[in-house]
Amino acid sequence: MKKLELIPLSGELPSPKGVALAILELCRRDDTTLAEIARVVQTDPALSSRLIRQANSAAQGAVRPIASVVDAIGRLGIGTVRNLAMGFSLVDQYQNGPCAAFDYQAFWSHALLMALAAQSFGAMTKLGSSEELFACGLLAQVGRLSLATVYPAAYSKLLQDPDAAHRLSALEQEHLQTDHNELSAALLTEWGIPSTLVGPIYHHEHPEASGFSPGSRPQQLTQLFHLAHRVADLSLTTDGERSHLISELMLLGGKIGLNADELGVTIDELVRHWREWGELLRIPASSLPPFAQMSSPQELRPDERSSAGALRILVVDDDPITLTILETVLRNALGHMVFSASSGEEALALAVECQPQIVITDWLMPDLSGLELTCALRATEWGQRIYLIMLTSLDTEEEVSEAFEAGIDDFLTKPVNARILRARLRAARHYVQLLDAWERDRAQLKQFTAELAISNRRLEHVAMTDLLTSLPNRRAGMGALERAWAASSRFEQALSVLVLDIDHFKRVNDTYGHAVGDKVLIEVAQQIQRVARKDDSVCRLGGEEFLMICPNTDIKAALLAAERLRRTIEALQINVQGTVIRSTVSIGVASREPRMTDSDTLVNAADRALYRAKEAGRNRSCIIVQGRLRCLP
Ligand SMILES: Nc1nc2c(ncn2[C@@H]2O[C@H](COP(=O)(O)OP(=O)(O)OP(=O)(O)O)[C@@H](O)[C@H]2O)c(=O)[nH]1
Repeated sequence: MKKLELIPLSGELPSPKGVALAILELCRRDDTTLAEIARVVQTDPALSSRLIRQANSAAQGAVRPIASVVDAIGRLGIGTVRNLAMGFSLVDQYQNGPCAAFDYQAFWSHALLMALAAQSFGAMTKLGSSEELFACGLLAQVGRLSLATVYPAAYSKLLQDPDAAHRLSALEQEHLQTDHNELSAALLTEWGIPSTLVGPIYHHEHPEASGFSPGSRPQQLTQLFHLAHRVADLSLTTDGERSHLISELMLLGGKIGLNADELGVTIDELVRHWREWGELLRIPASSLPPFAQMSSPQELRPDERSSAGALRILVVDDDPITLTILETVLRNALGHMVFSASSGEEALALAVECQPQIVITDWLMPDLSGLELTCALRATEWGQRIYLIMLTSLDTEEEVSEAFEAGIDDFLTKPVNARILRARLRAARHYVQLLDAWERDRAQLKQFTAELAISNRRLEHVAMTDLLTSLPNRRAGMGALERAWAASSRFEQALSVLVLDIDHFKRVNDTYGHAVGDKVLIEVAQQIQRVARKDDSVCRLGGEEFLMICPNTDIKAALLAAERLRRTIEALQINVQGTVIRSTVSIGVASREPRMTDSDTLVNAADRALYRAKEAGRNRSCIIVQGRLRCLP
């Protein structure tokens, strides 16, 4: 890593301004106090609120939320406040710029997601202070912004080179005599970030070339930044490009001890925080689909689906000869659809795409071994359905049992014997067929259950509904009355019922015909429904008779309700083909009394009152209380 003064640069580098610069200067002094820093921070409300937010997210689970700048600085520490202030200052200043091919917004969007990922992985692995890792993640690629600032035209041209995506650092060195990682590291050092973090940041794009000893803290931090960077790359990918990256993330996650499920939960949460922070910093944060969706295998096109009888088999071996033998036997001799991969990593990416039913994998391979591939596949829901055969020259009892424990279904010793391979495939085919049949049955059963539930609901509705008026029928009404009776007993509340009967309805039928009679019934039913309160239940008892159940209603209120109802029906004008028909109703009202034994006695009392209302001349509401008749009007 070079020092900044040794890097040849012909323009001005990005640098923090205003309050951030003042904080940087203050931090260079040994005697700076927290109170002094707080005073400077408080002059910038946006920075204050961002630091408070960051302190609160760092203090997750703490009893008391942090609300003041002083507390936030106390929680974060002066060094982290300085780094965050610098990061936020750069974000605000460099939202756009003169380098045409450099997408400033996408750059910050990526940096923000990387910052959040580094923070979150830091908290999980305890490899460093998560807030410090946030700031480092935000600035890890600041060298790229620097090159876009110092050499806008040349860098723009360089970014358009077709090779830029694969060998950006090399191109930068060729044309600009430095590269973005070198510049990032030099700037971060200049800004006071400790070398224990700068080293891993410098190497994070190519952790394998870091030279850090395996398992050491710098090496683990390099892996952490690498994973955070690749997670942030999700922000740059399109739907179609994601499957490779997702499988790579599953592998990288495994290296810091995260299985696929934990990684998924973490990434979903990161994306949520990313959007929230994006709003705060005015940085675009696209909406990525949930991890479960990104990691599930894509639908195969019809031409990719296996023809009848043929199986989709993925073969994995770093030895090209074994790979060719397997391909030849499986594809040419047995007619299967074969996908091949020469490494475990490639296999994992291919498996996401091609959904193999069977995977035949070598055990010993560089990078990702057959065992690791097995574990990675078994960690996913779809990978659990794959029939896995391990190819191995290791066949001691111990090794074989280790492989079975990792999740293989069968193993084959190398060199592969074509006859044995065929025999083993018969067992695999049997398993795949059983699984297919089981999945088909399960899908059918699911559909059948859903259809049954729908038709049951429909039947229930039909059985409980009066087809003419769409009101609940007598059966449903009696059920509702039972429930209302039980509730009134339980809560010792009043309960009243109204039995309504259309007056001289026979005449309507006789005069205008049955169809018109039906129309009158429908309109009267709708009117009753409209007048009823929310808690009342209305049903058609049959013919031209209706029941209204009024919970928590005493006799006085019930009689008033009956009168209101009677009057609105009296005023109702039913228009049938130009003729206006008017109807009236007689209503019998009864309320629950202590001597009543059940809901039938209540309805019978209302029936008797109705009979008396008819007798008394119709179009009126009557009650019988303690043997005495009272009618309105
Ligand atoms: N249109 C039609 N008429 C029905 C329906 N259900 C019952 N009815 C008729 O309703 C009439 C009821 O007549 P009655 O029981 O004599 O009573 P009313 O004419 O209303 O006389 P009061 O009740 O004494 O005022 C009968 O003619 C039944 O045929 C139906 O669904 N549609």
